Amino acid sequence: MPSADSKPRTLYDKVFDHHIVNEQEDGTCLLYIDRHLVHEVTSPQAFEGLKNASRKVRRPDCTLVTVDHNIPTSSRKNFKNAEEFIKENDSRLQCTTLEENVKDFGLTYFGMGDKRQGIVHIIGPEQGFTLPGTTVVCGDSHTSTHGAFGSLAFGIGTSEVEHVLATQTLLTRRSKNMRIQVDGELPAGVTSKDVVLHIIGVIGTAGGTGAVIEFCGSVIRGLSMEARMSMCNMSIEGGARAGMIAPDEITFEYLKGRPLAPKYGSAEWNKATNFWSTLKSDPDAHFDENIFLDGKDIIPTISWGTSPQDVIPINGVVPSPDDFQDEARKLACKRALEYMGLVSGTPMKEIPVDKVFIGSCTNARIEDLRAAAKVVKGRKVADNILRAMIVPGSGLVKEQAEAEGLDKIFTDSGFEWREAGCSMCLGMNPDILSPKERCASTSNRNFEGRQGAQGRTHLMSPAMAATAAIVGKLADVREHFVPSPTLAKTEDELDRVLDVPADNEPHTNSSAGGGGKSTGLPKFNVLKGIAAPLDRSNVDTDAIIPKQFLKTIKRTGLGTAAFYELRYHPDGTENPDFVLNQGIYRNAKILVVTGPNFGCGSSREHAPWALLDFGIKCIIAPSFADIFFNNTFKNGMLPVVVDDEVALKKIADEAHAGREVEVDLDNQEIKDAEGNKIVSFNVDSFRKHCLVNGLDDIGLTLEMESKIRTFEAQRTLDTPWLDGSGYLRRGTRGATRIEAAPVPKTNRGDVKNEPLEW
Ligand SMILES: CC(C)[C@H](C(=O)O)[C@@H](O)C(=O)O
Ligand code: SF4
Repeated sequence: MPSADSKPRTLYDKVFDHHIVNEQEDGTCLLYIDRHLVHEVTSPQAFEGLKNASRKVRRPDCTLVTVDHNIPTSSRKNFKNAEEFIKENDSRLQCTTLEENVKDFGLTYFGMGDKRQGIVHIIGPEQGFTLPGTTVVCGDSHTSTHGAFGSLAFGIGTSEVEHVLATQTLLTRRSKNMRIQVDGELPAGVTSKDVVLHIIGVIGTAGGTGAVIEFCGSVIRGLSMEARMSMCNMSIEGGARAGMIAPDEITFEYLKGRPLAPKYGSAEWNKATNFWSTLKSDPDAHFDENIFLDGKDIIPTISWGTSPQDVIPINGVVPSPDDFQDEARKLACKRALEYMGLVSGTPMKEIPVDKVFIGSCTNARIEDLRAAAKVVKGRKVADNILRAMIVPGSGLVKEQAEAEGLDKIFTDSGFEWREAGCSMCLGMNPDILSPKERCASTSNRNFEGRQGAQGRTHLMSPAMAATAAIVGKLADVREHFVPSPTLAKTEDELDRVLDVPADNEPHTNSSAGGGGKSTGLPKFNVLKGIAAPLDRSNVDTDAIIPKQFLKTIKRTGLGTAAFYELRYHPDGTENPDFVLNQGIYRNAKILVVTGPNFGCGSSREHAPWALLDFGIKCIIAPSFADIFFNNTFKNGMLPVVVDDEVALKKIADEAHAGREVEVDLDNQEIKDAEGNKIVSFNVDSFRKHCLVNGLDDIGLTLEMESKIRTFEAQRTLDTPWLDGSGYLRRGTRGATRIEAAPVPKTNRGDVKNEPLEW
């Protein structure tokens, strides 16, 4: 829709503006959400909240549910139901709880017996559930993946999942616009994964904080949809709220024939593609930040350390702390080298690997598997490799790969061929690394303990991981299996190895019930107490609460697990060096973090829950990752940004000295124990209002019912293909038949009153 003043706008501005239900004076916007993906880990507490307040799911027709994180990836030949199949108690409970919720709320669910099941970020696009120009959310940070379609897609915490389920909207604020333009051409052997790893190396894991990145330039335009998804997927590792790519013919081509996309060739398809074609940044649109890169400067890139910004070209050597100017980075490098068991100066190509994992929402699509298969075909996994796994991103990817004979190529060369799921990307299921094992992985995070306690992860592209499996060491795909650029004869051949391009009545539950103001949260006015100092940068949510504690279906009881790997030795005894194990800090109410980007990584709301349960209600830091920052407010906690180095040092000094610190939200000041002001701080007025009055925002949003209804009526007129797509009741492979919500009318062609067969 054109803006009132027709000021040039970015792609992000356009999609954002198109979804505003209400805008407050302080910039807080109520945004309509078109697509909500749900998985087992971040939803149980949200459904519990709905039940407690007698609320319904407002738009079952815009909600799609699956299981992915916890499930085993072993053969499902004898699969009967999740109850019997999942052996681990907590994982089973989380999956069966989801199945109960799906039944209770009448949602569409792709369970383990359905070949459409897979990683949320793989199945959304695959089904055409993800469409250009939409807003897409999920209780999962890698929701950014869907931005490849020109949708505004971002991860949310569990409280926000509950908010979207109840209201189909989200309270949010505008982000900044950041443009990353990659021009020229990529050299042979370089894939979109290398491009995005390279970008994160350039901007850092906090580089995109507060911004939505638009990726553009000839290199991006030349990428396939799957390659674009790998890039947008990792925009979260660059700290951004979301990544976006303007839709084009490649996007439309991908969407043709997808079950939940408008029917190709229909009037609706034509209307949709006309609209989608308008989704691009205006020539003079303003970007707050611009990064320009040349494709020819990018070579196969891998990670060496414990942060996704710790990347290096494969022909480089392990860096040394002296390579960094900044003291915090020097320290982080030293610690990462110790953790990774690496010695500065060692050529990356001399580092032997123990395990290989080809999977995850970054790189488990059919093109990824084709690229890996091309490398391993006719070759054997090296003898030193203990385990090499291929985990397709969905049952449909698996089926397609099998139809192409890829499974056979992999198993012949010594790989395991698994069932779809998140698997060793985060190891919530049995697929984990043993301590000190080194893994060549196509996933997106290399945090400490990510793939298993003390496991060592190197991130890379599928072609590079496949090469590592064959060589037994980190290796350069170009030296082994791809003709060098000068010798390259057929572009086609390279393209195959690499991911180069090649009804008017929506089904709503608007009488959501249980409306009215909810005052469920304790009020936050003034907090005075011991502040624990934490001198670290880029503290990720995997460190605040490791994966094994995400299996709970409750919000409480996580205090003992906060900072688990840092607080306890492997034998379970306390680490006396960690601040929260020391004397008065055991009773800390405030955490003072001196390094930037606190709470980066995953969207797990378990991180603020764990801190709160420990007793910490306020975190002071120079900067925060966006999702963590939002999640704290939803729990009545206050994150305070203090980017003035002198003031932050003063607060940290008070903390180190064991003196109390006072956080006065009413006056927006931090004071010392005597009540002397150290510094003032900013906080959004709406958020402050909710904190000081103990308001939970679902109740507030439900008061906007008539605005939401008006928005929905207009959406039905403008973009009818977003209402009630044809979900069908069905189960395959003898699965428990979870009944999908019947949709009253389909929105495609002239088929009325019954869902399409798909
Ligand atoms: C479990 C979920 C909250 C988490 C995320 O948000 O990213 C997970 O997918 C991850 O990759 O760590
Ligand atoms: S990043 Fe890993 S754990 Fe998270 S959704 Fe993707 S595959 Fe699953």
